[in-house]
Amino acid sequence: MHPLLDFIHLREKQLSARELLDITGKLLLAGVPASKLIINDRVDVALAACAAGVQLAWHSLPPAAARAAAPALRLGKSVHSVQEAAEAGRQGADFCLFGHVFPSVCKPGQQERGLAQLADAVCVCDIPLIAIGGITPANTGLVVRQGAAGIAVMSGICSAKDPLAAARAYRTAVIQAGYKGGEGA
Ligand SMILES: Cc1nc(C(=O)O)sc1CCOP(=O)(O)O
Repeated sequence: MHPLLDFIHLREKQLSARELLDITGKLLLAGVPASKLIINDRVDVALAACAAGVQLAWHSLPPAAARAAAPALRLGKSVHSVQEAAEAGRQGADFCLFGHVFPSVCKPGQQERGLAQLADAVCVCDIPLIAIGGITPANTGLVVRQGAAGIAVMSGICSAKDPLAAARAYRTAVIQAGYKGGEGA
């Protein structure tokens, strides 16, 4: 039996460390396992919350510095080009998020990378590459078939009338595309 979600990313850029820690506490109390929690940007909060990992942006600690500070955390790197995808593993990341693949309401006015760049990024990336940006249940199969190790979704689940049903629809699409489980979704 597949779990519905492999990881939950907490991404609230405007909040303080203390506010983020309060939210992680609520998530843990609500039954989210710490082993599924990835904190955006903040190595300190990830450590304090005993989260599984941290998602590093261009402005975050570089992966090597994050690794030195927190050897046990899983390190995700956000990448936006084929070259960055090639470098993420060498920099010490455990996985990367590549995007945005399709036009995304969360990235208004920015040019999407598209499926061809996603495929190229997968080819040069030596760590699992998770696709993000504009992913819907309908286009999930296209993404997985380019070799992405998983998908990451914001509005398709968080803005859905029924987020649980939406997450199920994504999981079904991922499995139907032949994904065997493990890294993403
Ligand atoms: C948070 C984020 N990062 C991206 C990147 O390209 O790095 S795209 C993105 C937004 C994803 O939202 P949605 O699933 O609603 O398109």
